[in-house]
Amino acid sequence: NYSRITQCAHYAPTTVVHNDDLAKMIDTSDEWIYQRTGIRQRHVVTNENTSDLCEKVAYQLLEKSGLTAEELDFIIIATVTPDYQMPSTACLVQGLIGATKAFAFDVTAACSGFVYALSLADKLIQSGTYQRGLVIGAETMSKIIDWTDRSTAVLFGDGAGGVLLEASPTRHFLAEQLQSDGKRAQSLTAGYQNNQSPFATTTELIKESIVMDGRQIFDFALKDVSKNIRQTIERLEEPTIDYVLAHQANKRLLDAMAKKTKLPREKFLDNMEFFANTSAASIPILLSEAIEQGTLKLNSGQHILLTGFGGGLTWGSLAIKL
Ligand SMILES: O=C(O)C1CCN(c2ccc(-c3cc(CO)ccc3Cl)cn2)CC1
Repeated sequence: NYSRITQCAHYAPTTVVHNDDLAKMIDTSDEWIYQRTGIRQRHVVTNENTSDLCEKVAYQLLEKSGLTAEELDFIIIATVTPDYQMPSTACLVQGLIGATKAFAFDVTAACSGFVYALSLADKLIQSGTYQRGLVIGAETMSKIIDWTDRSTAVLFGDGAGGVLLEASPTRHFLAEQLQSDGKRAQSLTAGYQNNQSPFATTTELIKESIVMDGRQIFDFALKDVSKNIRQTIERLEEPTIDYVLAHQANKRLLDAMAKKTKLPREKFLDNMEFFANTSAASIPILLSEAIEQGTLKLNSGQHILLTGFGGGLTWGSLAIKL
C-alpha cells in the first residue's frame, strides 16, 4: 500500500495588492520589498475565509479526478489561519463539498504544515486502512498581520493549494525528515489566546498578530533547513533531485540555500514574486503552478523535494517521485 499524488490544484483570492499599494499605507517601497524579498504582489481576501479558499481547491481536485466527494476517506487542512479554533476548517470543507464518508482534521505546523500533513496522509494510506483523501495548505494571513508593522505586513499573502492523494501499487514517497524545536518557539508567533476568565491572574494581554524575529528565522532557515535538505537527499537510494519546492518565504534565502546545499539555484522553483509568503499554502501553490506550466508532470518519474520551514520552529522535507 503505497500512496501517490494524482491531482494538484490551487486558488488565490482575486484581490491583488501590489508593493506600490502598500507603500501608500505604510512606510515602505516597491524597491525595498522586491530587493529584500523577491515579492512584487500578494493576493488578499476581502469577504472569503480560509474554508472558502479550500472549497475552491477541493472542487478542482474532484473535477480533475472524476471522483465524487463521497468517495473521499479523509480531508486534512494545514493552516495557521483557520476560520475557527473549532470546528476545524477541514470539517467546514467536508460540509461544504458533502464528503459524507470522510474524517476531517486540521494540522497546525505553520509553514511546514503542508509537508507534515502530506507525510501523515501518506501513512494513513500506507497503513492500508484508507484509500484516498485531500491534503490542502490554505491561509488567510491577511487577517493575522499587523498592517502597521512594515517588517511583516509586506511579507505575507493569502491563498490555498492542495493534492488528491490515492493508494498506489508503486512507491512515490522515497524519503523524509520532519523536525521541530520548541525551544525557539518565540522567534515567530501569532494568535496567542489571552485568558480573560474571571479566575485568570495573568492579566497582561499578548499581541495576537504576527510577531517575527526576522534575523533568527532567516539564520535558522539557512542553517537547519539546508542541513535537513542535504540529509534527506542522502537518504535516497539514488541521491538526485530534479527540483526543490521550498517554502516561499524569501528569494534571497533560496539563493543562499542553493549555495549552502551545493544544489544548482535553478533547481529551486520560486513564485513568491506573485503570491508573497502564503505560509502552509506556499508549497502546494508552487507545485500546482509548476504542473500547470509544464515544469513538473505527474507520472513523469521526476524527483522533487518538498521542504517546509517556519513557526514552531518546524521544518521538514519529503522526497517524492512524481
Ligand atoms: O531586511 C531584510 O532583508 C528582511 C530580513 C527578514 N526577512 C525575512 C526573514 C524571515 C522570513 C521567513 C518567514 C517565515 C514565515 O513563513 C519562514 C521562513 C523565513 Cl526565512 C522572511 N523574511 C525579510 C527581509
